Amino acid sequence: MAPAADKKLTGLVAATFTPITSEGEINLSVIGPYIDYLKEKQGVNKVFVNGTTGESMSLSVEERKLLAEEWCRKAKGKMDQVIVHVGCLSLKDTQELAHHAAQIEADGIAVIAPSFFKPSSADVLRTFLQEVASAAPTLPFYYYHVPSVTGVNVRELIEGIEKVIPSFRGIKFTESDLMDLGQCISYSQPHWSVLYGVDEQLLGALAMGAHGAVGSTYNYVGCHVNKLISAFETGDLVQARTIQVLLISLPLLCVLDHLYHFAHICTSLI
Ligand SMILES: CC(=O)N[C@@H]([C@@H](O)[C@H](O)[C@H](O)CO)[C@@H](O)CC(=O)C(=O)O
Repeated sequence: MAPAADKKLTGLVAATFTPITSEGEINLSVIGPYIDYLKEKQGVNKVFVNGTTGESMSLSVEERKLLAEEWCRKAKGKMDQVIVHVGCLSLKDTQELAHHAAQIEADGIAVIAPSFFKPSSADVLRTFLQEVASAAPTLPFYYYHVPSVTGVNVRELIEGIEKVIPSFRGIKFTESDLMDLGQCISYSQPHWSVLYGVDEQLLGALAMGAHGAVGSTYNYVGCHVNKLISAFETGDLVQARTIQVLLISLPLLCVLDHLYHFAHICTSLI
């Protein structure tokens, strides 16, 4: 069965943080204002929920469901796409989250490879991903490639992958090897998206043909990175490079400024 909501994923996607109260509980009340902030202040209208930035591996399945539900509910009519990362160490938990993402009408799911007992080969990983995708066959499926943690060759993995995962729609590529990225892009099909995940080298990835980017910094410097992308698209490489270099050298300042902003939203809502 082909994915129902088949809209190519491009541009900037913010990998969202998970708001937590001082008591250690997830703070769902912040998500509505968080969405408004991303849209209005950062010009970002796509999110990647429960990923690395969202510290999903440290959350329970129930907490992840509640977060995904709230993001999907509050994003309706405001965000273009909500992608829910469902990867866990357990296949059954991953399938449960994938099925849940379909029930709450997420726009897609992403799955990282298990990282403690790592898959021994691309074939083993492909089978794992296939079993996850079969729990949500109508949702666009993205493989979350982070080889430093999971250790599988992505080029080998995606060879013929649509034969076993018809809903396969691309890769979130978190790795600084631009040669590997270029090979994935040149193999990728026109309806796939290859989204880059090392924010500090986005310009290099765009030059290699990346269709967009998923990252933590787009929560607080998305407006600047949108300018970088526009400059790249209009061929103004000097401007694109200036912004990229600035973003590499100034992250701490931005983080501090915006953490203050998030803290302010959180405290005003508790
Ligand atoms: C390892 C890691 O967390 N990488 C980030 C980057 O956005 C990263 O925070 C950024 O490049 C700053 O170093 C993203 O690729 C992760 C991500 O998109 C996610 O939260 O799933």
